[in-house]
Amino acid sequence: MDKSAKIYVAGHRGMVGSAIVRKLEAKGYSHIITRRSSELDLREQEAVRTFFQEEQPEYVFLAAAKVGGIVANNTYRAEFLYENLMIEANVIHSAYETGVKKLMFLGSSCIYPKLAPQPLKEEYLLTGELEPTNEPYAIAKIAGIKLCEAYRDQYGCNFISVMPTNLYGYNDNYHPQNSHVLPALIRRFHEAKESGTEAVTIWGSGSPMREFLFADDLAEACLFLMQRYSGRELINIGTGKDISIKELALSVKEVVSFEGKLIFDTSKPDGTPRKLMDVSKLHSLGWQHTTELTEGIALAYADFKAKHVAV
Ligand SMILES: NC(=O)C1=CN([C@@H]2O[C@H](COP(=O)(O)OP(=O)(O)OC[C@H]3O[C@@H](n4cnc5c(N)ncnc54)[C@H](OP(=O)(O)O)[C@@H]3O)[C@@H](O)[C@H]2O)C=CC1
Ligand SMILES: C[C@H]1O[C@H](OP(=O)(O)OP(=O)(O)OC[C@H]2O[C@@H](n3cnc4c(=O)[nH]c(N)nc43)[C@H](O)[C@@H]2O)[C@@H](O)[C@@H](O)C1=O
Repeated sequence: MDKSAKIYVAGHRGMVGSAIVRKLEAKGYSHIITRRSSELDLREQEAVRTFFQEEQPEYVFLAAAKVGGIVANNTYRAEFLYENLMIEANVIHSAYETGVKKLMFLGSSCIYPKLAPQPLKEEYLLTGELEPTNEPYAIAKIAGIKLCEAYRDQYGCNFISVMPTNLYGYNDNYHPQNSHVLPALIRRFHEAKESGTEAVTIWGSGSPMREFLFADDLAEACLFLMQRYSGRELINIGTGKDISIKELALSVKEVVSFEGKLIFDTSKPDGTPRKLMDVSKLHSLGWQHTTELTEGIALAYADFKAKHVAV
């Protein structure tokens, strides 16, 4: 990928897409093309085909998707399946038709079986039943992996798949119900501190284990792999370290300086008990994360305050 290559970042206004654009710009890539969903709805086959034929991108980062936390995944099950299948099928097929040199598809750690051995190795894909709360999303993401493999096998396309662990960072979604746990807790602890509320509610038992990667680190890994990896097999992207949701809540509480108590609402789902990525493949290629969790939470909280808190 040379510095003047034409690179399409799908989903450039999202947390991950915006981090990829920042990283590309910082490294001197000068020909990045983007479209908002209001300009190009990736669910629309003809619109996607026309866009690829007119623009002829050479490289594609596919970071556009219907995304959300455990409750959003479990509530909007049809949308998570339908929209993600349409986006992936349209973009990957058009990339094939227009001869894109290389495409990176972003999946998720939820593609692995709910009770797979830990840490999750890439070869555990399709070896057991999925976590029910996000099965539709996971099935769509597995279809994306299989599209990349199939277009590679049949047509020789250089389409690669990466599986990020749970992410957080700048431009995250802070919706009270639909977001992921880390932004949800930043917002809830902040609002409780501001309003003088005595306790903050954490969904579930607090015992599930999760791994968290700062989105700017993920973006760096994506560029690294785009430049150096062209294999058929998927690659996990994570830190290789996890913590319980209770421990995460205590870390967010400390960063936000909330003094009150925690309450666990066990009527809310826990989801998968643990999903720690095996990152040995990524490490052996020469990439490791740099932002540790406490530092990353502080950066995300500063971004949240700058963008979401009324002035
Ligand atoms: N967040 C996380 O914890 C994780 C995310 N991932 C993956 O990373 C990728 C990016 O996620 P993230 O940045 O968090 O998500 P965001 O919700 O922040 O961003 C998603 C982007 O997708 C775009 N998009 C959604 N639907 C359409 C559509 N129909 N047409 C065109 N664009 C569309 C949106 O564009 P617009 O703003 O213009 O509407 C939005 O900017 C996804 O593939 C996700 O599955 C993987 C693991 C964990
Ligand atoms: C990235 C990943 O994201 C989703 O899976 P998940 O890992 O379960 O993600 P989550 O961040 O929503 O929850 C993590 C844990 O945290 C607990 N939890 C506590 N309190 C809040 C809370 O306030 N909000 C949320 N969302 N969770 C909370 C929650 O009960 C759960 O035990 C997938 O659907 C799928 O889309 C996917 O790939």
